[in-house]
Amino acid sequence: MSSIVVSSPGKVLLAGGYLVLDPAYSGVVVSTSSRFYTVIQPAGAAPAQITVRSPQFLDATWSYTCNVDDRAQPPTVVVSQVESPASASKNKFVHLALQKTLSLALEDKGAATLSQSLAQGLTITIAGDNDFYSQQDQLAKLGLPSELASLSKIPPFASTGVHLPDVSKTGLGSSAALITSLVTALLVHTGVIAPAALAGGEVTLAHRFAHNLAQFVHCLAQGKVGSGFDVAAAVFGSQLYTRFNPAVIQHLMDDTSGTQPLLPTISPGNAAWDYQVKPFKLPPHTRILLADIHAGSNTPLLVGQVLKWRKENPAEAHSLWTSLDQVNTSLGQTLTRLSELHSQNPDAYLETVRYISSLTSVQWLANPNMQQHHAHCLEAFYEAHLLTEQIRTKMREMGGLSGVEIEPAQQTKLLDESVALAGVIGGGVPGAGGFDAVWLLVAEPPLPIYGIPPVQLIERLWSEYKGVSPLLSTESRAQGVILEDLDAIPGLKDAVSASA
Ligand SMILES: Nc1ncnc2c1ncn2[C@@H]1O[C@H](COP(=O)(O)OP(=O)(O)OP(=O)(O)O)[C@@H](O)[C@H]1O
Ligand SMILES: C[C@@](O)(CCOP(=O)(O)O)CC(=O)O
Repeated sequence: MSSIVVSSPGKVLLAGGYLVLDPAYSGVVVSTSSRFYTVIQPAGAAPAQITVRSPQFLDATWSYTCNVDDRAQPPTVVVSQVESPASASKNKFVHLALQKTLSLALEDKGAATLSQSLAQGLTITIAGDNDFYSQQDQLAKLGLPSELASLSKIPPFASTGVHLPDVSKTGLGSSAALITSLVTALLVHTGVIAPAALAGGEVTLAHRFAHNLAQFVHCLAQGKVGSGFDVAAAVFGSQLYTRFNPAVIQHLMDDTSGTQPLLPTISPGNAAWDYQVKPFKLPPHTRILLADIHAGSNTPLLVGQVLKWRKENPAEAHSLWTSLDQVNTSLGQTLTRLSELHSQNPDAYLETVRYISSLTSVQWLANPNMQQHHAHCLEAFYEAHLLTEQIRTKMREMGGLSGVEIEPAQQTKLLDESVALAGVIGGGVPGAGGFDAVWLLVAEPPLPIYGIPPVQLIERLWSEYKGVSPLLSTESRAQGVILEDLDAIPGLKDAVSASA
């Protein structure tokens, strides 16, 4: 049997941080070209033995046995870690993904089919694109400047040289992308979902199945039910996301013995999953550019403080949440309108992107001789700029009121200077904000353009900041979770054999 390879993208929450925790509000979510890959191969070893390896980390091999008991009523499967060596590290996220996915497969397919799919044992390799982890130490060691070209010189799936808990993450949602690719690959391997359902580029029931399971496993591993936008991005790609009601999985979260059936809850036919995923993508000839700040924030701490303030100041919070939601929603609409303007008149749209790429946003509307079809595009780009600035102002207000550094002063300076460069449409702090990252939306027309490409201007500016480095990620073209071909992903085969 050949390998099963499934990948899932990371995420950036452009707008909707904190609000998206409440089903009354939605978030603008971009999925990234940086992905997590899960490769499942028959181990040719003892039945029901599963070895999971994460070759980018030290001591990151976890061995499990799966005990399928078909005489129990109902039949059960118990995944236990093999404690050898005694010092073996644990990985709660991986262990729960195996346990819950195999339990679901048992309910759906029966004990005989599950045992058959585990008959040769499995070797599972997990690999994340380099962007998920800060590469700044690696660049320093190689004596390379913090630029996109330098990052391209680091081999794919580079070793981090550290243990998993010690890695410096970039906030792209490693655990959500990992869980989504792992549970989906296992659902394919056990026959719960058909591989073809993930290969056609269309959203299918299989996606909803994978989403519901990944969402539940991720919540269980994190010990809490967040908004779930990260898992939704990993499954469906870029979107306007409205959260699900946590009540749908509460009984499973409370089931410490793990005896409750999963299928009735996880099934894609369960209407209690009320999340909404509306189509969204960034406008053509623009790109997202992310900065790794190499410091990091404790998101649960920030969330706890903001929600505490909201609870204690309901009237003030309601008015801030309402006005912030208006600008967040407008940003999603304006970016969507730009894509529509491109469809209506691709030439005029492209000329406009070329034009704005050489000017700063304050200059965009200064030309009195602008033709009308250009003016429509220009106004929409300028509106996107204004909206991102309004969102920043309101997020700083939220931070000031709740005593949380949502857009810390350092990021304000960095963003103000970045947004003032030619060709930069807007920017902000993604998600919960803090010291994780910043994002920019940048004009990126095909060459030739007048002047220096905006991305290069930004790289020059960022190189003056210590600890600030661009990430390679752009928006994922392939949307969400997909079936891959092992040979088509540069470096993945080597990562798999390096771990064998
Ligand atoms: N490459 C990997 N291999 C195996 N497990 C991983 C890997 N990357 C992450 N994990 C799992 O995910 C956990 C980290 O989850 P956590 O929720 O802290 O990160 P996160 O919030 O998703 O990070 P970020 O958004 O910054 O990428 C790790 O403890 C580990 O269990
Ligand atoms: C604050 C919050 O709304 C967003 C957190 O986003 P991020 O992990 O900082 O990208 C929390 C959540 O949605 O679960």
